[in-house]
Amino acid sequence: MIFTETPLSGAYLVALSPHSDDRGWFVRTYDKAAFAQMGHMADWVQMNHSLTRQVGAIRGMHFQHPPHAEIKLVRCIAGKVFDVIVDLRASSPTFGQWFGAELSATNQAALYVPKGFAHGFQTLTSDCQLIYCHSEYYAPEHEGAIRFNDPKIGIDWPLPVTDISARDANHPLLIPSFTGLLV
Ligand SMILES: Cc1cn([C@H]2C[C@H](O)[C@@H](COP(=O)(O)OP(=O)(O)O[C@H]3O[C@@H](C)C(=O)[C@@H](O)[C@H]3O)O2)c(=O)[nH]c1=O
Repeated sequence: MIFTETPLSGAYLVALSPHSDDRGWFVRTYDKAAFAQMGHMADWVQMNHSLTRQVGAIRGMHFQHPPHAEIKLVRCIAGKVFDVIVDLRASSPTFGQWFGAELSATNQAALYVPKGFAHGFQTLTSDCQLIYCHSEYYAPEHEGAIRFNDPKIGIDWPLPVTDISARDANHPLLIPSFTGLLV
């Protein structure tokens, strides 16, 4: 398990180390001790799994407000996605910046998303499945989101958008009075 910090501090790409043999492979996807060395102490309290059918579909950019701000560990187990995070931490020198990486069933990479980040993705193949570990329970009354195409953030999505929920298409743009999440 190799942790590579992204340009947004505290967010890591996690490379796994599969053991391959004639039958296929075996891979450890979570290791409490290894994650603790990277600084992760929380427990995962919820796991979610999604399927997105169309190439070019976008889900995001989602987060939970404090006191339900959450850490996520995201992995793609079918297909390939461009996974994106946006730093919304009030005290962060990279507030408002985004980072994206390909996660796929083939590269087996995971993205560790700290509290205070919005998260979303675009499918690069059909029938993408993502698995999430969450450090907080789903708290719909604390759901927050920002618009995937907010010009202030300027995420460079690789494909034209082919599918998006009405809710995700209409999330608010960042307004000047929003100075970030206190996480
Ligand atoms: C996120 C979530 C949704 N739901 C419900 C609400 C709704 O009826 C249905 C679908 O929800 P959504 O449209 O929000 O699903 P989706 O757009 O896939 O939401 C996910 O998007 C990605 C980008 C993330 O980062 C995830 O944490 C999560 O927010 O599932 C739960 O019951 N529990 C949950 O934890």
